Amino acid sequence: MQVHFEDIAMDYGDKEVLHDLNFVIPEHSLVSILGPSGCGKSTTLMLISGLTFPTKGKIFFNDKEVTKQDAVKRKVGMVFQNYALYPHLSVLENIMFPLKMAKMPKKKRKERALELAKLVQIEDHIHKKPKQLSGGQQQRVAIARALAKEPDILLMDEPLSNLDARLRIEMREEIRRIQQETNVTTIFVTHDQEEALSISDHVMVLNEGHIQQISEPQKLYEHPSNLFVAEFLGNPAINTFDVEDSRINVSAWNIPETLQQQVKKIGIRPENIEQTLDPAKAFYTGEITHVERIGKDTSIKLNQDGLVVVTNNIAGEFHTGETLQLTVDAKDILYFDGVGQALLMEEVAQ
Ligand SMILES: Nc1ncnc2c1ncn2[C@@H]1O[C@H](COP(=O)(O)OP(=O)(O)OP(=O)(O)O)[C@@H](O)[C@H]1O
Repeated sequence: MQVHFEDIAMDYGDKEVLHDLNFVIPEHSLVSILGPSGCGKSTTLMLISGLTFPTKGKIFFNDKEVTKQDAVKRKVGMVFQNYALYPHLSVLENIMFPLKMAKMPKKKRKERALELAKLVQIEDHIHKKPKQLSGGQQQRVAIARALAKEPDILLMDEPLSNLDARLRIEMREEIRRIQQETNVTTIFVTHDQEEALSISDHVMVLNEGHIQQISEPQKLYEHPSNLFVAEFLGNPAINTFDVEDSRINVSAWNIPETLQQQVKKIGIRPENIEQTLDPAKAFYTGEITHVERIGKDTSIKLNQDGLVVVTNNIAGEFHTGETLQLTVDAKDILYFDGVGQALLMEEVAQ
């Protein structure tokens, strides 16, 4: 089922928290809504579910307007961070519960629940109670229950937040697998960029109730449409520079002539910054203040009169106090105007 928002706004009291949202989530896709705390992710999901209604605008499922339609009529399944399983029911009974409410005959609902238990790989635990399961297993049950009534849309609100780091990775791969096997249109809310980038067909970045960008994960990372997206994605964070900063050798950047008037800020990801021995090629010279080694990755932080740069693309033994000259390939530079909008991404990308 395709989901389409047309000029949606949402107020809580006299505060507008979503502003003019326009987007289309294609049928059968997995789309993440990503953004910092309070940006409006859960509210967007609630509007899709029909548990709340917008102040303005229209919502369509395929061509059908559902703006005012009640949640129970929408054929939407939901999975939350806290699993929300019934503690006194077994795994199988939890999965069967929505089918019981829908008055499906007992034999049929058991068959369907067993099928789902298999899909989410919980079939060895169907007689256990939720508290006898790990967090990841409980979330599998919650997903199976949400899928029981064959929803047109599956909504997931931070479903992995309560799991430890390793289990989060395992479960996000599972969510992707289950989504691909069922083909159900899935909308996944997270504030974790790695999670969003790793499992989604498309990512929608929200900030303060405004859509910043909707695109494929790699495009979002490589061609952010503005400084917010550039800075929100990436770890370590992107380095940003003011083109008028006197601590920078701007001539080393070779800013294309067509952009020179408009460019106010430059963004360079840490992995694109290398060492150079040629002063003409160096846009920055700084003293190493910090060398961090995590497994195979080395991240180096430098400082020049308060201008800090981070790079993780320099091989060799380095120590604090040493001076390095840094360079970047022109193709890896991101250009932004005075209000932080990306400039001529397509041309620059070539
Ligand atoms: N029921 C409510 N009444 C009043 N304000 C609300 C209500 N629910 C959310 N808000 C406000 O609306 C804004 C968006 O909230 P929302 O929960 O959608 O954000 P979020 O991106 O999901 O945040 P988080 O990641 O912290 O869950 C926030 O400023 C929040 O304080």
